[in-house]
Amino acid sequence: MSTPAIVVRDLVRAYGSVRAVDGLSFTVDEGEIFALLGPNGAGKTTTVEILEGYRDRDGGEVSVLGFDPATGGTAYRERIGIVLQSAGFEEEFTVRELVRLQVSLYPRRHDPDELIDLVELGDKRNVRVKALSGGQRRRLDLALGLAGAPGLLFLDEPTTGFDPAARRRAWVLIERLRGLGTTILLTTHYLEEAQRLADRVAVLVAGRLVALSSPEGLRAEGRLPTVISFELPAGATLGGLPALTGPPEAEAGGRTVRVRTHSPLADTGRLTAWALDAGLDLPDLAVEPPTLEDAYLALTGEADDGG
Ligand SMILES: Nc1ncnc2c1ncn2[C@@H]1O[C@H](COP(=O)(O)OP(=O)(O)OP(=O)(O)O)[C@@H](O)[C@H]1O
Repeated sequence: MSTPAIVVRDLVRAYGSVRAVDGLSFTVDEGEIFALLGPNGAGKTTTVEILEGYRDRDGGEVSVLGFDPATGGTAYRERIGIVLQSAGFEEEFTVRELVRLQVSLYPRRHDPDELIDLVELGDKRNVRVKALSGGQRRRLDLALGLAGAPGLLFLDEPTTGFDPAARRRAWVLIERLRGLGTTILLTTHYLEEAQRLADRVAVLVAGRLVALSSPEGLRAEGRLPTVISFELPAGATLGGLPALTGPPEAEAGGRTVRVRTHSPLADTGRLTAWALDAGLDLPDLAVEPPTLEDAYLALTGEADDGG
Protein backbone atom coordinates (compact mmCIF):
# COMPACT_ATOMS: atom_id res chain seq x y z
CA MET A 1 0.00 0.00 0.00
CA SER A 2 1.29 3.47 -0.85
CA THR A 3 1.42 6.26 1.74
CA PRO A 4 -1.81 8.25 1.77
CA ALA A 5 -1.62 11.68 0.13
CA ILE A 6 -3.74 13.22 2.89
CA VAL A 7 -4.21 12.16 6.50
CA VAL A 8 -6.63 14.09 8.73
CA ARG A 9 -7.11 13.01 12.36
CA ASP A 10 -9.54 14.56 14.86
CA LEU A 11 -9.41 17.92 13.11
CA VAL A 12 -11.11 20.77 14.98
CA ARG A 13 -11.65 24.39 13.96
CA ALA A 14 -14.00 26.74 15.80
CA TYR A 15 -15.12 30.27 15.02
CA GLY A 16 -16.22 31.60 18.42
CA SER A 17 -18.85 29.17 19.63
CA VAL A 18 -19.35 27.56 16.17
CA ARG A 19 -17.37 24.35 15.73
CA ALA A 20 -17.07 24.55 11.93
CA VAL A 21 -14.98 21.35 11.90
CA ASP A 22 -15.72 19.10 14.82
CA GLY A 23 -13.45 16.06 15.11
CA LEU A 24 -12.98 15.13 11.46
CA SER A 25 -10.85 12.14 10.38
CA PHE A 26 -10.22 10.73 6.91
CA THR A 27 -7.40 9.72 4.57
CA VAL A 28 -7.06 10.23 0.83
CA ASP A 29 -4.98 7.72 -1.12
CA GLU A 30 -2.46 8.70 -3.73
CA GLY A 31 -4.07 8.96 -7.17
CA GLU A 32 -7.56 9.04 -5.72
CA ILE A 33 -10.34 11.51 -6.51
CA PHE A 34 -11.93 12.23 -3.15
CA ALA A 35 -15.08 14.36 -2.94
CA LEU A 36 -16.13 16.38 0.09
CA LEU A 37 -19.87 16.90 0.07
CA GLY A 38 -22.19 18.61 2.51
CA PRO A 39 -24.79 21.34 2.80
CA ASN A 40 -23.84 25.02 2.98
CA GLY A 41 -21.95 25.68 6.21
CA ALA A 42 -20.98 22.02 6.75
CA GLY A 43 -17.27 22.88 7.06
CA LYS A 44 -15.95 21.90 3.63
CA THR A 45 -14.19 25.19 2.83
CA THR A 46 -12.72 25.41 6.33
CA THR A 47 -11.34 21.86 5.99
CA VAL A 48 -9.93 22.49 2.52
CA GLU A 49 -8.33 25.78 3.56
CA ILE A 50 -6.64 24.05 6.53
CA LEU A 51 -5.32 21.38 4.14
CA GLU A 52 -4.07 24.08 1.75
CA GLY A 53 -2.26 25.81 4.61
CA TYR A 54 -4.38 28.96 4.44
CA ARG A 55 -6.23 28.51 7.72
CA ASP A 56 -5.15 27.56 11.26
CA ARG A 57 -6.61 24.63 13.09
CA ASP A 58 -7.49 24.43 16.77
CA GLY A 59 -6.80 20.73 17.17
CA GLY A 60 -6.00 17.47 15.44
CA GLU A 61 -3.33 16.27 13.06
CA VAL A 62 -3.01 16.95 9.35
CA SER A 63 -0.44 15.56 6.95
CA VAL A 64 -0.53 16.34 3.22
CA LEU A 65 2.15 14.80 0.96
CA GLY A 66 4.14 14.32 4.16
CA PHE A 67 3.92 18.02 5.13
CA ASP A 68 2.03 19.70 7.94
CA PRO A 69 0.31 22.43 5.88
CA ALA A 70 0.47 24.82 8.86
CA THR A 71 4.29 24.82 8.80
CA GLY A 72 5.10 23.55 5.30
CA GLY A 73 5.66 27.01 3.84
CA THR A 74 6.77 27.47 0.24
CA ALA A 75 8.18 23.96 -0.10
CA TYR A 76 4.68 22.65 0.60
CA ARG A 77 2.81 25.19 -1.57
CA GLU A 78 5.01 24.29 -4.54
CA ARG A 79 3.81 20.70 -4.36
CA ILE A 80 0.08 21.39 -4.45
CA GLY A 81 -2.25 22.96 -6.99
CA ILE A 82 -5.25 25.02 -6.03
CA VAL A 83 -8.05 25.88 -8.38
CA LEU A 84 -9.98 28.71 -6.84
CA GLN A 85 -13.55 29.53 -7.76
CA SER A 86 -12.82 32.93 -9.23
CA ALA A 87 -9.19 33.84 -9.31
CA GLY A 88 -8.60 37.55 -9.95
CA PHE A 89 -7.02 37.58 -13.40
CA GLU A 90 -4.92 40.13 -15.17
CA GLU A 91 -7.51 40.92 -17.81
CA GLU A 92 -5.08 42.39 -20.33
CA PHE A 93 -2.81 39.32 -20.44
CA THR A 94 -3.32 36.71 -23.10
CA VAL A 95 -4.01 33.13 -22.06
CA ARG A 96 -0.48 32.11 -23.04
CA GLU A 97 1.18 35.01 -21.20
CA LEU A 98 -0.72 34.27 -18.01
CA VAL A 99 -0.04 30.53 -18.09
CA ARG A 100 3.67 31.11 -18.84
CA LEU A 101 3.89 33.56 -15.94
CA GLN A 102 2.23 31.15 -13.54
CA VAL A 103 4.40 28.23 -14.67
CA SER A 104 7.54 30.33 -14.11
CA LEU A 105 6.71 30.59 -10.40
CA TYR A 106 7.33 26.89 -9.77
CA PRO A 107 10.41 24.70 -9.76
CA ARG A 108 8.46 21.69 -11.14
CA ARG A 109 6.75 22.98 -14.26
CA HIS A 110 4.37 21.94 -16.95
CA ASP A 111 5.07 23.08 -20.48
CA PRO A 112 2.71 26.12 -20.84
CA ASP A 113 1.50 25.13 -24.30
CA GLU A 114 0.81 21.53 -23.29
CA LEU A 115 -1.15 22.85 -20.34
CA ILE A 116 -3.20 25.14 -22.58
CA ASP A 117 -3.93 22.18 -24.86
CA LEU A 118 -4.82 19.98 -21.90
CA VAL A 119 -7.59 22.40 -20.87
CA GLU A 120 -8.64 22.76 -24.51
CA LEU A 121 -7.85 26.45 -24.82
CA GLY A 122 -5.46 25.94 -27.76
CA ASP A 123 -7.50 28.15 -30.06
CA LYS A 124 -7.62 30.88 -27.36
CA ARG A 125 -3.87 30.88 -26.72
CA ASN A 126 -3.39 34.47 -27.94
CA VAL A 127 -6.74 35.83 -26.78
CA ARG A 128 -6.84 38.30 -23.90
CA VAL A 129 -8.33 37.00 -20.66
CA LYS A 130 -11.05 39.67 -20.71
CA ALA A 131 -12.41 38.16 -23.93
CA LEU A 132 -12.92 34.66 -22.50
CA SER A 133 -16.34 33.27 -21.61
CA GLY A 134 -17.10 32.18 -18.04
CA GLY A 135 -16.51 28.51 -18.83
CA GLN A 136 -13.25 29.29 -20.65
CA ARG A 137 -12.06 31.25 -17.60
CA ARG A 138 -12.77 28.27 -15.37
CA ARG A 139 -10.64 26.14 -17.70
CA LEU A 140 -7.93 28.77 -17.46
CA ASP A 141 -8.28 28.55 -13.63
CA LEU A 142 -7.59 24.87 -13.97
CA ALA A 143 -4.53 25.41 -16.16
CA LEU A 144 -3.17 27.88 -13.59
CA GLY A 145 -3.82 25.42 -10.75
CA LEU A 146 -1.84 22.80 -12.66
CA ALA A 147 1.09 25.12 -13.47
CA GLY A 148 3.48 23.61 -10.93
CA ALA A 149 2.77 20.01 -12.06
CA PRO A 150 1.21 19.27 -8.67
CA GLY A 151 0.83 15.75 -7.32
CA LEU A 152 -2.23 16.95 -5.45
CA LEU A 153 -4.92 19.26 -6.76
CA PHE A 154 -7.61 21.03 -4.76
CA LEU A 155 -10.66 21.57 -6.94
CA ASP A 156 -13.30 23.80 -5.37
CA GLU A 157 -16.64 23.47 -7.15
CA PRO A 158 -14.89 23.18 -10.51
CA THR A 159 -17.98 23.27 -12.74
CA THR A 160 -20.22 25.79 -11.01
CA GLY A 161 -21.74 27.98 -13.70
CA PHE A 162 -20.90 25.60 -16.57
CA ASP A 163 -23.45 24.68 -19.19
CA PRO A 164 -24.19 20.93 -19.35
CA ALA A 165 -21.89 20.28 -22.32
CA ALA A 166 -19.02 22.25 -20.76
CA ARG A 167 -19.52 20.34 -17.49
CA ARG A 168 -19.17 17.03 -19.31
CA ARG A 169 -16.03 18.24 -21.04
CA ALA A 170 -14.61 19.34 -17.67
CA TRP A 171 -15.30 15.88 -16.29
CA VAL A 172 -13.37 14.30 -19.14
CA LEU A 173 -10.50 16.67 -18.39
CA ILE A 174 -10.53 15.82 -14.67
CA GLU A 175 -10.56 12.13 -15.55
CA ARG A 176 -7.56 12.75 -17.78
CA LEU A 177 -5.75 14.28 -14.77
CA ARG A 178 -6.57 11.19 -12.76
CA GLY A 179 -5.05 9.18 -15.60
CA LEU A 180 -1.85 11.18 -15.13
CA GLY A 181 -1.78 10.08 -11.47
CA THR A 182 -2.90 13.37 -9.90
CA THR A 183 -4.60 13.06 -6.50
CA ILE A 184 -7.66 15.31 -6.41
CA LEU A 185 -9.64 16.69 -3.49
CA LEU A 186 -12.91 17.89 -4.95
CA THR A 187 -15.71 19.88 -3.34
CA THR A 188 -18.96 20.03 -5.21
CA HIS A 189 -22.67 20.52 -4.76
CA TYR A 190 -23.39 18.46 -7.88
CA LEU A 191 -24.08 14.89 -6.84
CA GLU A 192 -23.89 13.70 -10.43
CA GLU A 193 -20.37 15.14 -10.57
CA ALA A 194 -19.34 13.24 -7.43
CA GLN A 195 -20.95 10.08 -8.77
CA ARG A 196 -19.10 10.37 -12.06
CA LEU A 197 -15.68 11.42 -10.79
CA ALA A 198 -15.10 10.41 -7.19
CA ASP A 199 -13.52 7.17 -6.05
CA ARG A 200 -14.77 7.98 -2.56
CA VAL A 201 -17.14 10.53 -1.12
CA ALA A 202 -17.15 12.03 2.38
CA VAL A 203 -20.36 13.67 3.54
CA LEU A 204 -20.02 16.39 6.19
CA VAL A 205 -22.83 17.77 8.29
CA ALA A 206 -22.12 20.45 10.92
CA GLY A 207 -18.39 19.74 10.85
CA ARG A 208 -18.73 15.99 11.33
CA LEU A 209 -18.37 13.08 8.98
CA VAL A 210 -21.71 11.33 8.50
CA ALA A 211 -20.66 8.98 5.68
CA LEU A 212 -17.53 7.91 3.88
CA SER A 213 -17.75 5.44 1.03
CA SER A 214 -17.60 4.97 -2.71
CA PRO A 215 -20.57 6.58 -4.49
CA GLU A 216 -21.95 3.08 -5.10
CA GLY A 217 -21.38 2.11 -1.47
CA LEU A 218 -23.20 5.20 -0.27
CA ARG A 219 -26.16 4.41 -2.48
CA ALA A 220 -26.29 0.84 -1.25
CA GLU A 221 -25.78 1.70 2.44
CA GLY A 222 -28.70 4.11 2.29
CA ARG A 223 -31.04 1.11 1.81
CA LEU A 224 -33.39 3.43 0.01
CA PRO A 225 -36.23 2.01 -2.05
CA THR A 226 -36.38 1.74 -5.81
CA VAL A 227 -39.30 3.74 -7.22
CA ILE A 228 -41.57 2.18 -9.84
CA SER A 229 -43.78 4.75 -11.53
CA PHE A 230 -46.37 4.67 -14.30
CA GLU A 231 -49.58 6.35 -15.42
CA LEU A 232 -52.68 4.63 -14.10
CA PRO A 233 -54.30 3.16 -17.23
CA ALA A 234 -57.73 4.49 -18.24
CA GLY A 235 -60.46 2.56 -16.44
CA ALA A 236 -58.10 1.21 -13.74
CA THR A 237 -58.18 2.27 -10.10
CA LEU A 238 -55.51 2.25 -7.40
CA GLY A 239 -57.50 -0.36 -5.48
CA GLY A 240 -57.63 -2.60 -8.54
CA LEU A 241 -53.83 -2.95 -8.80
CA PRO A 242 -52.28 -6.29 -7.75
CA ALA A 243 -50.84 -6.72 -4.24
CA LEU A 244 -47.32 -5.23 -4.12
CA THR A 245 -44.65 -5.12 -1.40
CA GLY A 246 -44.82 -1.32 -1.35
CA PRO A 247 -48.23 0.39 -1.31
CA PRO A 248 -48.97 2.31 -4.54
CA GLU A 249 -49.28 6.06 -4.00
CA ALA A 250 -51.09 8.31 -6.45
CA GLU A 251 -49.75 11.77 -7.14
CA ALA A 252 -52.20 14.37 -5.84
CA GLY A 253 -54.51 15.46 -8.65
CA GLY A 254 -52.71 13.35 -11.27
CA ARG A 255 -52.70 9.81 -12.58
CA THR A 256 -49.03 9.09 -11.87
CA VAL A 257 -48.65 6.18 -9.47
CA ARG A 258 -45.46 5.53 -7.48
CA VAL A 259 -44.50 2.35 -5.69
CA ARG A 260 -41.53 2.50 -3.31
CA THR A 261 -40.16 -0.99 -3.03
CA HIS A 262 -37.20 -3.04 -1.89
CA SER A 263 -38.30 -5.86 -4.24
CA PRO A 264 -38.34 -4.03 -7.58
CA LEU A 265 -38.09 -7.16 -9.73
CA ALA A 266 -41.01 -8.94 -8.06
CA ASP A 267 -43.21 -5.85 -7.96
CA THR A 268 -42.48 -4.90 -11.57
CA GLY A 269 -43.25 -8.50 -12.57
CA ARG A 270 -46.59 -8.46 -10.73
CA LEU A 271 -47.54 -5.13 -12.27
CA THR A 272 -46.66 -6.03 -15.85
CA ALA A 273 -48.29 -9.49 -15.56
CA TRP A 274 -51.46 -7.82 -14.24
CA ALA A 275 -51.47 -5.24 -17.07
CA LEU A 276 -50.81 -7.86 -19.77
CA ASP A 277 -53.59 -10.11 -18.39
CA ALA A 278 -56.01 -7.19 -18.39
CA GLY A 279 -54.91 -6.04 -21.85
CA LEU A 280 -53.80 -2.66 -20.42
CA ASP A 281 -50.79 -0.50 -21.11
CA LEU A 282 -48.72 1.04 -18.29
CA PRO A 283 -47.75 4.36 -19.90
CA ASP A 284 -44.42 5.89 -18.85
CA LEU A 285 -43.47 2.81 -16.84
CA ALA A 286 -40.13 3.52 -15.15
CA VAL A 287 -38.07 1.64 -12.55
CA GLU A 288 -35.62 3.99 -10.88
CA PRO A 289 -33.05 2.82 -8.36
CA PRO A 290 -32.01 5.35 -5.68
CA THR A 291 -29.42 7.86 -6.83
CA LEU A 292 -26.44 9.20 -4.93
CA GLU A 293 -28.49 12.37 -4.53
CA ASP A 294 -31.28 10.41 -2.79
CA ALA A 295 -28.73 8.86 -0.42
CA TYR A 296 -27.10 12.25 0.19
CA LEU A 297 -30.41 13.96 0.93
CA ALA A 298 -31.40 11.20 3.35
CA LEU A 299 -28.00 11.45 5.12
CA THR A 300 -28.05 15.21 5.43
CA GLY A 301 -31.71 15.31 6.49
CA GLU A 302 -32.53 17.49 3.52
CA ALA A 303 -34.91 15.11 1.77
CA ASP A 304 -38.00 16.94 0.69
CA ASP A 305 -41.06 14.95 1.55
CA GLY A 306 -43.02 16.34 -1.36
CA GLY A 307 -41.80 13.45 -3.56
N1 LIG B 1 -14.20 33.45 8.91
C1 LIG B 1 -15.25 32.95 9.57
N2 LIG B 1 -15.69 33.52 10.70
C2 LIG B 1 -16.73 33.03 11.39
N3 LIG B 1 -17.42 31.92 11.03
C3 LIG B 1 -17.02 31.29 9.91
C4 LIG B 1 -15.93 31.77 9.11
N4 LIG B 1 -15.77 30.94 8.06
C5 LIG B 1 -16.73 29.99 8.17
N5 LIG B 1 -17.48 30.20 9.29
C6 LIG B 1 -18.60 29.35 9.75
O1 LIG B 1 -18.11 28.00 9.81
C7 LIG B 1 -19.10 27.08 9.35
C8 LIG B 1 -18.52 26.26 8.18
O2 LIG B 1 -18.28 27.13 7.07
P1 LIG B 1 -17.60 26.61 5.73
O3 LIG B 1 -17.41 27.81 4.86
O4 LIG B 1 -16.41 25.81 6.06
O5 LIG B 1 -18.75 25.67 5.14
P2 LIG B 1 -18.90 25.02 3.67
O6 LIG B 1 -19.25 23.59 3.91
O7 LIG B 1 -17.71 25.31 2.86
O8 LIG B 1 -20.17 25.79 3.09
P3 LIG B 1 -20.58 26.18 1.54
O9 LIG B 1 -21.11 24.94 0.92
O10 LIG B 1 -21.64 27.19 1.76
O11 LIG B 1 -19.35 26.72 0.87
C9 LIG B 1 -20.32 27.92 8.97
O12 LIG B 1 -21.20 27.91 10.07
C10 LIG B 1 -19.74 29.30 8.75
O13 LIG B 1 -20.70 30.29 9.05
